[in-house]
Amino acid sequence: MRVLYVEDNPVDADLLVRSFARQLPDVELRLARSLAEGIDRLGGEGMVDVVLADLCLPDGSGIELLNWVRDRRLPVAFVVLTGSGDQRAAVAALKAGADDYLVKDGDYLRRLPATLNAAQVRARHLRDCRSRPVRVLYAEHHRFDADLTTRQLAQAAPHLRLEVVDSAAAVLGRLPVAGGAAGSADVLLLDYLLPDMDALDLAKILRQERGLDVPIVMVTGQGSEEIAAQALRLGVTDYLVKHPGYLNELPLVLDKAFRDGELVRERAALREAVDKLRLHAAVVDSTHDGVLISDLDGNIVSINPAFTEVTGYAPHEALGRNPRFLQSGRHDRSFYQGMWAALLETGYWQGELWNRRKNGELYPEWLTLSAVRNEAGAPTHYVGVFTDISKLRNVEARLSHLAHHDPLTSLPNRLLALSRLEHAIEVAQRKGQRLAVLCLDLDRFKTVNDSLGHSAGDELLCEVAARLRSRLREEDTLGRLGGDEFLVLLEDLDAPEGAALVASDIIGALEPSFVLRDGAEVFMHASIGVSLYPDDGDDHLALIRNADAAMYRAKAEGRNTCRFYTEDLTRLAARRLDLETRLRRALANGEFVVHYQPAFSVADGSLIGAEALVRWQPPGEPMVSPGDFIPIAEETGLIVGLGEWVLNTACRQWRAWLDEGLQPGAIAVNLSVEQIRRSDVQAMLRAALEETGLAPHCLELEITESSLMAQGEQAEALLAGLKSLGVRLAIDDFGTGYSSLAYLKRFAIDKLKIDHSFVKDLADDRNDLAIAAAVVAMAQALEMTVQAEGVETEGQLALLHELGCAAFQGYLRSPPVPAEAFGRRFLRGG
Ligand SMILES: Nc1nc2c(ncn2[C@@H]2O[C@H](COP(=O)(O)O[C@H]3[C@@H](O)[C@H](n4cnc5c(=O)[nH]c(N)nc54)O[C@@H]3COP(=O)(O)O)[C@@H](O)[C@H]2O)c(=O)[nH]1
Repeated sequence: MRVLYVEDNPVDADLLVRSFARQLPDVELRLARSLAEGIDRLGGEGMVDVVLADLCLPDGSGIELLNWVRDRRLPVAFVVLTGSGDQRAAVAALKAGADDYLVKDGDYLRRLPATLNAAQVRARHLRDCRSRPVRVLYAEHHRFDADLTTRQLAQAAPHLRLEVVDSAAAVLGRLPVAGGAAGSADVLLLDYLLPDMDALDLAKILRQERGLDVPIVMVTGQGSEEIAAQALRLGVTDYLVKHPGYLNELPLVLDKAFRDGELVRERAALREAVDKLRLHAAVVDSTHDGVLISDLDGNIVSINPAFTEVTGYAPHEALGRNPRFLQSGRHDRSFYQGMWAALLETGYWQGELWNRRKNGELYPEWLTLSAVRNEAGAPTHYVGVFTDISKLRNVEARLSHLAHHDPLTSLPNRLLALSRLEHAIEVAQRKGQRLAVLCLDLDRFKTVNDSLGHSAGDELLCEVAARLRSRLREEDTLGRLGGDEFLVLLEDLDAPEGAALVASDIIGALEPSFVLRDGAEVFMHASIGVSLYPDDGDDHLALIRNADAAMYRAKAEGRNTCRFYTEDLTRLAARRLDLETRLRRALANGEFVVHYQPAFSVADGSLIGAEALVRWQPPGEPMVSPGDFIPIAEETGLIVGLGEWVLNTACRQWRAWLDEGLQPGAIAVNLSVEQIRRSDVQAMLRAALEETGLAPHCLELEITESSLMAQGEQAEALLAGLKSLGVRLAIDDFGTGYSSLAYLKRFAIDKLKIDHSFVKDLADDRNDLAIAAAVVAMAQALEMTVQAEGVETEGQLALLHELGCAAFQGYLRSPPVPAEAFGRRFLRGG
């Protein structure tokens, strides 16, 4: 840019020259110290882009220089410098054609580059407008007048380009049918008397029907005031009477009409721009995003209400300050340097930033910084728009907590516990340390859930979690894997004994009873399995699997205890898995058979019935004992289908023998606790009896006492439901569980079966004999029949006889045998 600076004050001139050198090093600056020197330089040294002139010069004024420039139509922008408070002079300068002015106040030098740029843009725009030809659509019916006017204007005002038409219809045909400007014409020149319509009617159509705002100049031979008034009312821009010499005035009138039209359009555009600005301001004021605008030095010049809402700083506390007063101290210098580098280089930066509110609280925000540029593309301001994302971060943190923690106990869930274990293994591997994984399962937790309800179960789990946590170090991990299963992770373990100590401490912690909110007292113990890294596995899955296997052994070996993982547990687990797979297949392939063990009257040895006992005969392999597969069938739920099959098979067999006229007595079928829990036993029985046609009194159901207790409150309803079908009920394995006759007397039990472990030592163990005697006596008092299991010797039978036991089964008379053998030996006397 080339600038001529006309200034007589040497101090001002010096300051400005230095400022230019600093801010606009590429500008070519020429100096003049007076009006005459200014004129001289403009005339002699060639053109400049901008003249910057002080208003008060020793030999004249800046306005005179402006007039000199404008008279010569020099293509330069003109900016005047005024003293502060000299507003009038500034306005006069603008009226005289200055493109802008600058008041010499405190920081005018800083604003100077932007002002010069804007003035240059404005001057260029005005020049463009002035150099463009003005298109005049001229409607004149008289050929002579048309030719005369055309010739006159071509000479006096060649920039006015006339297109002549001879009718109103031709005018209408050339103009758009609706809206705004007239397209191909800048001004309309209409003769009043047109052959098809007078100019007033034509103006009415153009303004009112078509809504065109093109300037209209009307000429008429009749100088009537009434027509003139009407024309102006209809929106005609100017009105000229064809008096002698009017053609000399016409160019000025047309030019003025054109400029007025431009002015009207500019004003409309300005109004539109102001409306737009108002709208933008309203948007900025009402947005929930904080907005701050700073100048190029970074001083805040504007903020919106959301800024105050988020930061807590009112406008008077923020304006004029550098936004660094919001800094949180969380980011280092290089962070801010990177941000500014991007903003200066690309005019844009976006990212997450931590700031500090007025109340001292730190918060995260998502900030977008943009440079605002003027028409010449130079930055004038920076705008920062930010969203307070603290709520979002809180929600994210809550979601992450939910995803990684058990909602009931707030302990780490399986996902987090396993990921901590994985990490702990990495650390142990690096540091050559040992760690222990403890899998802990509550013993008979289901009983609490089933008998006291799920909310009591939940309360108990929370209490257990709290007790476990209280026994662990801060750095130990306690997680809930699901249900009543917990995991403890002990890192940096000196020796395996450390894990044993923690396990026994945990078992001790669970020793005292839990008293729940409703006053119920519950005893809850745990079985714990321990695996060690690196001894028992080197990845998290192996360690969990092995600790789990050890935990199952702890359960199998009496519960409320702890077991360490050993190699043979792996083999056991593999065998169980294999058995489970084969079991599923066996049921589908019909590899099961039912054997029947006969039961007899102690008094006379006669057959009173039999117990149905299932056998698994895999093809080509030895028979598998129910003791091996029934527990797995129960765990996997296969017992439901298997038990139903046994029941149907036995009922069908009994019905067949009865139909033959034989006397097989009652058939006893075992009912497992899992069958009761997982299926509708009553419906299953009803269906079996209906389908086979066996009379209900011929069917006896054997339920262990512990199965019954596991039903809790529902035991009574369950037994009443079964009894309502007409079947008989027997308590199996009596003596091995709670052996509570007081408990059993509430139910309509028909028979007690004394477990063979009591029968075995009847002859040698006085205690067993005393217990058996008491059981028989009490059962008789409760009107229950007593049947002894596992009778193997005549001595045992004699003692049972003495005690008054009514029935027995056992190898003394027969093991369980296939149906064919049973029929032959005990029914047909073969
Ligand atoms: N839910 C179901 N459980 C069943 C079913 N079939 C069997 N079982 C249960 O499996 C366990 C083992 O049964 P099993 O190997 O058949 O053992 C039974 C008898 O064979 C055995 N018995 C009988 N007489 C003697 C004897 O004189 N000495 C001796 N050492 N053992 C003997 O006792 C078992 C009888 O069991 P129970 O009367 O049920 O307690 C066992 O728990 C079965 O209940 C089935 O279809 N469903």
